[in-house]
Amino acid sequence: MTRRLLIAGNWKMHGTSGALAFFADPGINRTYAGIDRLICPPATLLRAATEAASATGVMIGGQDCHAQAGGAHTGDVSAEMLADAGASHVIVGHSERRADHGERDATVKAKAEAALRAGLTPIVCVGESRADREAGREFDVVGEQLAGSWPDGGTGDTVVIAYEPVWAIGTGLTASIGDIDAMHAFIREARGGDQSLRILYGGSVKPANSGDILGRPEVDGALIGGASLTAESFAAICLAAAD
Ligand SMILES: O=C[C@H](O)COP(=O)(O)O
Repeated sequence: MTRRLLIAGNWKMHGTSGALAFFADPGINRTYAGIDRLICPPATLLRAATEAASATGVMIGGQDCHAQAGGAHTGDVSAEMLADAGASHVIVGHSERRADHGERDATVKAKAEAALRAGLTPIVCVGESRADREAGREFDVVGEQLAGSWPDGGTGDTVVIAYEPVWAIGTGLTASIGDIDAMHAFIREARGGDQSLRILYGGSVKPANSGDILGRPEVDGALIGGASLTAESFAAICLAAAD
């Protein structure tokens, strides 16, 4: 099996229509050997981003979805709606949603199952807090999140895991290479050693550190926040990771 890395950008709550200039940049309009690319813009930009990205090879994803296909859920977006707008993936269980919206593992699991039903690939986020790590509970916490959030019927070919230590998100701090190796190996083992499962690392990935992180055999890509907002830094990360 040839391993292809997934370099995914999560724009979070950043970007209005001017942000679509990202897809006209020369660094985005080229291929990178061994790399699949994904951008998850705000929901307001999804369809326009799908169109703007159509000639670039960059896939488009959502940042969250509701567990149900439709209904009286003001402000929410279903996985079917994301798929209809051109999305191929959706992030579920990001720590910012777990923190800001009180999402628990059962909800994340239901969202991931909704994504699968809609034909989307869920990117299921797991990761420990600083307090968890300082208490030596990181494997317990991530193991519990993984078991509780994994969708029924999901396989290594249809689900992506993103390991994002909460204390590394947007802080400029990254987990050490040894800690990343250990947690990714732990996650893979928990999934029965499935080599088809992509396990992304997220948390202050930048052009300067991406070569080291993405060169690790257990790291199958990255989920990138701040450094995905400009075409230059996103392209630099893709270049650092390319074969
Ligand atoms: O979804 C992306 C992660 O939260 C990482 O964000 P960051 O690269 O800004 O630390």
